Amino acid sequence: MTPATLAARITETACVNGPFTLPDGQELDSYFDEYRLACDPYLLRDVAVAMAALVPDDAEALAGIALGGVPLTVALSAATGLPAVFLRQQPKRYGSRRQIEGTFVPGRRVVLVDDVVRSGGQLLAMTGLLRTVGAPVTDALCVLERPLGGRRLLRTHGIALHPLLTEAELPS
Ligand SMILES: O=P(O)(O)OC[C@H]1O[C@H](OP(=O)(O)OP(=O)(O)O)[C@H](O)[C@@H]1O
Ligand SMILES: O=C(O)c1cc(=O)[nH]c(=O)[nH]1
Repeated sequence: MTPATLAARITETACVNGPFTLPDGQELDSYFDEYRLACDPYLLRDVAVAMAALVPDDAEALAGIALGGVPLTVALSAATGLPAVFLRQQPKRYGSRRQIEGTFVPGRRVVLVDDVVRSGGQLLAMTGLLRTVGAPVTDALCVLERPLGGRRLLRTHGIALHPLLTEAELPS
């Protein structure tokens, strides 16, 4: 499948009309809904296969950011054979009490995975979490990059962003 065909399928399935209110109160008229992508098994598989080509050769694990990054990471783990971890926004308040669930990551080169990047704040926060436990993080993957400064912010913290698509590549 060509990149343009995949972009068209993603747009048709997962780019929907809002309103969608962001945490800062900003309202979007249309937005990328990762869950519409993730609940289509064929599209999720094809996206994961395309994203597998973006994973650096030296990656040792994938880290999906809850919630949108989790189904993507499961699919990408299956496509690459790399083990996965799942990053909660907050540590679980009972049971494991963990914020990082899944494979053991200290000392392993972990690649972050999320659905959409806007400011880069979410990826940066989760980079901090992984680095705190001794996992080197230098790369992050996403399905869609919005041109809102995330790439620049991440670069200043030593993280290269690898999007499957940029906003400009979405068919209108
Ligand atoms: O680059 P940023 O400005 O940080 O924005 C991107 C973040 O926002 C979205 O998460 P959302 O809050 O919608 O959570 P969800 O994954 O639980 O749906 C998205 O999944 C990213 O994690
Ligand atoms: O920019 C988007 O499309 C977008 C932002 C966000 O925070 N969540 C989402 O699902 N889409």
